[in-house]
Amino acid sequence: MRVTGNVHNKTFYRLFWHFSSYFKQSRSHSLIMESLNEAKRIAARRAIDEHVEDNSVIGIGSGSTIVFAVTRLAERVKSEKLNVICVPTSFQARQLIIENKLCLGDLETHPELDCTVDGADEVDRDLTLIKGGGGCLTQEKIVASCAKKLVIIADYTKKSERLGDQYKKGIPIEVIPIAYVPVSIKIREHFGGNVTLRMAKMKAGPLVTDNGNFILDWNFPTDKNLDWPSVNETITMIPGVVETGLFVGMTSKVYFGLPDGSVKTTEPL
Ligand SMILES: O=C[C@H](O)[C@H](O)[C@H](O)COP(=O)(O)O
Repeated sequence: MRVTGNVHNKTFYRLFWHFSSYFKQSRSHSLIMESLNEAKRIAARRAIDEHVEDNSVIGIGSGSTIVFAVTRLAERVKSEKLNVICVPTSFQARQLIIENKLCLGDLETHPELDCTVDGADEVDRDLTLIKGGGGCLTQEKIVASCAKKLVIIADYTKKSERLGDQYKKGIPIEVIPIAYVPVSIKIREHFGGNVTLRMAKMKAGPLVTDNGNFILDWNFPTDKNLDWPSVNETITMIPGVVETGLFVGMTSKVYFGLPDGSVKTTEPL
């Protein structure tokens, strides 16, 4: 009887320890998520308040941070009765614009935009960006290239000195499906590092972009001092490459939401 009691006690304490450490971990995970979401929200809000005015055409980026920007934009359009046309950079952005009852435009009717607001996976000291972590980069780059300003909104984890310091998943490159192997080989031979085909989640096989293409993630060598403008140009010239997630010399201003509730802005030198 005694032995059985001890066994039960031990099992009980083991289970108790297991569940309490699980709850502690999930509690700290949700605190981090809350802090990141709050940082995204305040950055998005400031950017929308400072860059959107009546009668403007705004490019709407993709990702999780842009959701906060669209929410704020919808609030302002409603309360201030603004006339704003929104040009999406992805299927997700299009849905956000429609769900928030904003006015949907496109590049055929509005080939010149006042501003594009978008997120980023990493922003280095020169305001060179890595984008495409969520599979959207080509339409983002096209829309940004048509805008007078590209305004980036991000939480504090996206800020880095050099690309690759924070974002470890590599540089996304959108490719025509039949070309993914030769493009991977050429990038590896030219620059080194590792290139992987991005696989879909909840679907067998590769991820397919909004444009019907594949994404390669290039984990570039971090021990070399890569010159991003020339890297971008070289990769873009490889037949089969549609676009890279490297945004060089395009950023007008970055809004970083910080953990203390403030927003730090950075502009090109
Ligand atoms: O493919 C996704 C886009 O480039 C996003 O703008 C980028 O990944 C940042 O997304 P998030 O705001 O979710 O960090």
